[in-house]
Amino acid sequence: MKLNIAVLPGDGIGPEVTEQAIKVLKAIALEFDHTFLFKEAAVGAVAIDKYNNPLPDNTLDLCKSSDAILFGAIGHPKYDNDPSAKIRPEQGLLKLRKELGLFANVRPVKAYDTLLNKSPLKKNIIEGTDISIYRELTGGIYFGKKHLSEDGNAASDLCEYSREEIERIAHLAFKAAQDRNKKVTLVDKANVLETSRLWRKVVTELASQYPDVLLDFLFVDNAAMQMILNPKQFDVILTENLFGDVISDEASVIGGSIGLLASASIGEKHAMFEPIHGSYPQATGKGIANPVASILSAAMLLEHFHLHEEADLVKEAVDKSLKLNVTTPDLNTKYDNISTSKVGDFIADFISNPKDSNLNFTNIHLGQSTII
Ligand SMILES: NC(=O)C1=CN([C@@H]2O[C@H](COP(=O)(O)OP(=O)(O)OC[C@H]3O[C@@H](n4cnc5c(N)ncnc54)[C@H](O)[C@@H]3O)[C@@H](O)[C@H]2O)C=CC1
Ligand SMILES: CC(C)CC(=O)C(=O)O
Ligand SMILES: [Mg+2]
Repeated sequence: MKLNIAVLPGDGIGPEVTEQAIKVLKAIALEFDHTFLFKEAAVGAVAIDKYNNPLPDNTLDLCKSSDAILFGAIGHPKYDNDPSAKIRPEQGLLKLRKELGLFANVRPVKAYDTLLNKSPLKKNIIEGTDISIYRELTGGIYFGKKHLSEDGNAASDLCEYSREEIERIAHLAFKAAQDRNKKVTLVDKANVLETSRLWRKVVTELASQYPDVLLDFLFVDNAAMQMILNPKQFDVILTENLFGDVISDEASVIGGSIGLLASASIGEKHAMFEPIHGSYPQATGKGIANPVASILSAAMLLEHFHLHEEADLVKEAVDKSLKLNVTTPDLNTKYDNISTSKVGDFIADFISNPKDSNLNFTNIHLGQSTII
């Protein structure tokens, strides 16, 4: 298969982790005889520095003309610490999602058997957790009208949703549940918010088209608690933009690190693949950022194009790396010298030589006689 992939590394650790995902996709292309062509463009703070625009036209054009987009992360402390900045890196990402119509953000969350002791949560609580979060991505409070009073002492953000915006992602969530454990939990705040009451009404109506799927409801405050108390109760979580953003970072604690959580942002015409984490500025250039979220986002890209064998091999390589402790410091209490790029090398090499012994990989890439 031939794929044109737009690469938007962005800020902070974005370029480091995206480099590893590309390494892995190149290994897949070689192994399975695909042609993946990568073209890079600026987004976020680096694009503001260069073009005074967090999403320059040439970046948007490249994304529109590509088959898929691999996105790193955006964000820089100089904007985080300056509430008065009018041009901000995050505007680049939000505009990209809106312009490309990427209305569904799918965020898988699972507890890896080999990492059960890395989570601060108890093993018996998280073991077997397998959740798919369907977060609405182009509506809600992130996109509503914003207002700051002239004296700067009052502000508002409008939260709006239409039936159509709710229906299109709800269909995807129900269909996903049909292929999984047949349960959708709608997370909202319908006891307070009019938009949430619309979500409940529309999703309840739609549920009759999916009689094999159980529809459940949780208020978001309770859902945040349930995520920690009993995450195994969840199968597919369907929710609006803001709640999905918050609850998925919380859910990353189950896996042991947010550096593991991948996502696919899907629209009618376009698809973008992005880790759920941000630009983690404190880690920039240190080689400590976990690249697995980016690598698993690349696996979701492969799945999007029905390259399931290829995606499974990436996931197998990731599992192997976690099992052998070939991980960055966020998950590694055993070895302190395993960098972002060493993890990428290991996973790419596993893809090229899946039958080689573990020892060979570790010898080559960790420079140690044995780590097993
Ligand atoms: N999709 C995006 O591009 C996102 C961008 N942001 C932006 O990123 C900047 C930093 O935001 P934060 O709230 O600090 O969120 P963040 O996700 O960048 O980092 C939060 C914490 O998560 C951990 N972490 C994140 N990525 C990791 C990785 N790959 N490996 C290991 N640990 C990792 C670190 O402990 C870090 O302190 C801000 O400018 C924010 O606006 C935040 C979230 C998403
Ligand atoms: C700019 C933010 C909306 C990014 C974010 O936190 C996310 O998409 O998870
Ligand atoms: Mg977020």
